[in-house]
Amino acid sequence: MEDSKKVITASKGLLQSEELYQYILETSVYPHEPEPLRELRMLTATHPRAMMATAPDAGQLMAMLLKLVNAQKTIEVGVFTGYSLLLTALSIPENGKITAIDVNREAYEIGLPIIRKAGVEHKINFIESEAQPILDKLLKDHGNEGSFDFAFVDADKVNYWNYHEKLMKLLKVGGIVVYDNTLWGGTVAMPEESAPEDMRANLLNICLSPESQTYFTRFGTVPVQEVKA
Ligand SMILES: C[S@@+](CC[C@H](N)C(=O)[O-])C[C@H]1O[C@@H](n2cnc3c(N)ncnc32)[C@H](O)[C@@H]1O
Repeated sequence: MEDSKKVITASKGLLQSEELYQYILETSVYPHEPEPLRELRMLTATHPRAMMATAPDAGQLMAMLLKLVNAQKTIEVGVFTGYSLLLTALSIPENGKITAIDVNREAYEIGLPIIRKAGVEHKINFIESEAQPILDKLLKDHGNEGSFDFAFVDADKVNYWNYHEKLMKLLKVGGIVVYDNTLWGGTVAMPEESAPEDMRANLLNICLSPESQTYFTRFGTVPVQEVKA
């Protein structure tokens, strides 16, 4: 359809109200949330930075993607108390492995007892560090190139492009990388001057590049498509 003939149907778009979001959580998301994740969500709710945790609806979509690509070897950048990490650990098989990187181990330790109780700690290699040197280290081992099935990036937005370049080498063809916050609280569609300075779209250039093909309400996925020689 020509652009001029496209009709903007806002009512078909993203969720229109808090009430509707709540309705979806209560009728569809919470009833399917595994008990350990519910426990971790409740525990995290008391943390002063609780809003950083992955939303349970986004989490369920991520769990579906992990299962769709039958992910076994994954990377997570940005762990916090571990909601997305635990859901990844619960979604991958018994012999699956997650390289989980965060500059702050303290928050991870809040969720660790629940991860242990869920019996999935053995799948997790938590590394307390800035993410970039760890991704570089992984790339130095050529065996890691093209070997990861899935990556989830939920950390410092200014580095998303740097992470993307490295992850494209680490992920296998057909793998998926998921970036959280690609719609940046809706500011990506605001005139630049109306968005708060630290939330301007140029911080999220990766999300606006032609390489990002699919967008969801809170995160975007980039299917890995390059055919490697
Ligand atoms: C939004 S939170 C992650 C939320 C997490 N995915 C969850 O489900 O609860 C962002 C995390 O990224 C971490 N972080 C920020 N900058 C980082 C960096 N350069 N390298 C590694 N981790 C970083 C922060 O310490 C914080 O825990």
